Amino acid sequence: MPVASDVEEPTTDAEAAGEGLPINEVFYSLQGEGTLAGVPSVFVRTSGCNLRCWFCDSYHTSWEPTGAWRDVDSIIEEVQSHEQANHVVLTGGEPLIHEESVELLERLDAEGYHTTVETNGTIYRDAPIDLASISPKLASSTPTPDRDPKGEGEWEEKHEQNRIDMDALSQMVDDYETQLKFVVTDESDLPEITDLVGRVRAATATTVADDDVLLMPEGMTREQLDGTRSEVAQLAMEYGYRYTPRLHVDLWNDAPGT
Ligand SMILES: C[S@@+](CC[C@H](N)C(=O)[O-])C[C@H]1O[C@@H](n2cnc3c(N)ncnc32)[C@H](O)[C@@H]1O
Ligand SMILES: Nc1nc2[nH]cc(C(=O)O)c2c(=O)[nH]1
Ligand code: SF4
Ligand SMILES: [Mg+2]
Repeated sequence: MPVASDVEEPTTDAEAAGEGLPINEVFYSLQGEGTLAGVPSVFVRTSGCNLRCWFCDSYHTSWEPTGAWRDVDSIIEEVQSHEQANHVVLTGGEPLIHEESVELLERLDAEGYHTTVETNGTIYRDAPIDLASISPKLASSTPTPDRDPKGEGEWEEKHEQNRIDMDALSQMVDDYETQLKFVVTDESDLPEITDLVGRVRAATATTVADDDVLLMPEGMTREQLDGTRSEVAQLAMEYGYRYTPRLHVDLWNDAPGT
C-alpha cells in the first residue's frame, strides 16, 4: 500500500495512534557499505523520506513510497527469525523521520543487537544507535529538472533547502559513533565534501578523523559502478579519505532483498 512521505491523513488505526512503522522490506544480507562491510546483518527498511535524491537506489521508499504499516513486535519477530545475525541495519527511506524508530532501536538494543542507522543526517533522534552511518547529501544529489526520475524538478527547491541541517548533523556526530559516507558522482564533489567536513569539525567537540570520512561511488548497478568506482578510489587516495565499496552491488547487482 502507498505510504505517506509527508504528513498526510493516517490510513490505519495503528498509524493514527502513532504506533508501528511503515516497512518497505526486511531482509538478511551482508552489510554492503561502510566500515562494517561484510558483516551479516538484518536490514529493516522503512518507507518515506524528507529528501528526493535523483539517484536514490530505494525509489520505492522516497519517490514512490510503498510498504505496510507494521507494529514493532512483528518487526522484532522477523529480525529474530534470522538466527545467525547479531547486527541490525535500520535504513529507508529516511528512518529518522519516524518517531517510532526510537522504540524499535530500544527494543533491538534490549535484545542485544548491534544497531546501525543509515541516515541522511537531517533529523536528530535520541536512541541506542551503535553506529550512525550518516550520508549527508551534496549539491550533486539535487533533482534538477534534467535529472528528475519522476517529474520536472518539483522537488529541487525543497531538497536543496533541507539536504543539510548542521545542528542535527553535529549533534549526531557528538552523540554517536559516526561514519560520514558521501555518495560521489565525480571529482567535482570533493570541494563540497572537504568544506562540509571542516564545518562539522568546527561545530562538534568530537574528533572526526579523515578515515571516518568515506567516499562511496554513485551507482545502483554494477554497470553504473563500473563508471565511477576507479575514479572514486583514486580520489580517496588523493584526499586521504576512506573508500567504501558497494559490496552488495558487486555481489548481487540490483537484485531485490540484497
Ligand atoms: C537509500 S539510503 C537510505 C538511508 C538515508 N536516507 C540516506 O540517504 O542515508 C541508503 C544509502 O544508500 C546510498 N545511496 C542511495 N542511492 C545511491 C546510489 N545511486 N549510489 C550510491 N549510493 C546510494 C545513500 O547515500 C545511503 O548511504
Ligand atoms: N547489502 C546491503 N547493504 C546496505 N548497506 C546500506 C544499505 C541501505 O540501503 O541503506 C544496504 C542495502 O540495501 N543492502
Ligand atoms: S535521502 Fe536516502 S532515501 Fe532519501 S532520497 Fe536520498 S538516498 Fe533516497
Ligand atoms: Mg541500499
